[in-house]
Amino acid sequence: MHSKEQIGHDEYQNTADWLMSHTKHRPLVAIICGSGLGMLADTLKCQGSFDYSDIPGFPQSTVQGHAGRLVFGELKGKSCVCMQGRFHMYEGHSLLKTTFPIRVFKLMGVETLIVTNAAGSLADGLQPGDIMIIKDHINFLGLVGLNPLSGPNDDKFGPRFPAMSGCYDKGLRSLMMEIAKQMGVAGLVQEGVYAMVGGPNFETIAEAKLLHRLGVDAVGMMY
Ligand SMILES: O=P(O)(O)O[C@@H]1C[C@H](O)[C@@H](CO)O1
Ligand code: HPA
Repeated sequence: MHSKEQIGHDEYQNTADWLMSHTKHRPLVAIICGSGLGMLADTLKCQGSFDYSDIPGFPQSTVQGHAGRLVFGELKGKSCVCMQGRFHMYEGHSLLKTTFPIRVFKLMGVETLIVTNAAGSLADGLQPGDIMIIKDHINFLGLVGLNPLSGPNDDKFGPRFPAMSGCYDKGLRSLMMEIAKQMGVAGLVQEGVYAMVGGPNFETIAEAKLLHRLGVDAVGMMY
């Protein structure tokens, strides 16, 4: 992140206002579709979508396979907004830009954020294709001071020193496990600790061993 970069409250608000004036949807849930999950957005009912390039203030997605579209619609009767493609730091985006949509969603009334991503498994029991529910994380970028919350704090979005214990809602995690059981896929789903690294290179063997020893179950480039 460039330490002098700042995004004012007005810029988030302008984007939120633009979206709310172009869609009737008022989502309470936002879903970030990681690599391979973009098709989830295609299943929304009563869809309305916007290319990122048409949304004022929105960064552009440059990753192959990430459509770069914001899709509004209903999923099981709930109003949702899906990001078909996220922004990564390795694309050259600052962390402020990478996380820009999250504050926009908050201003639109979103209360629940579901993040999904492709990640590399370090846990013995996690096979390719399995699903890991994040129960906690190690933010390696944050630990060295690379954090989108750096810079002047905007109290309207939250406190200067936000607590991070319990940031992955226990009720939602239990619900996911319950649904996996109902669907008969509980054997493919488990909870674990996610570590965020900058990418774009994958880890060396030594780095993967280190992360494993630190208690990391999956590693990815998603902030
Ligand atoms: O959007 P996600 O975080 O799922 O994408 C991950 C990170 C890289 O873009 C890619 C590496 O395999 O997958
Ligand atoms: N490491 C980091 N990011 C990833 C990986 C990985 O092994 N697999 C998919 N995204």
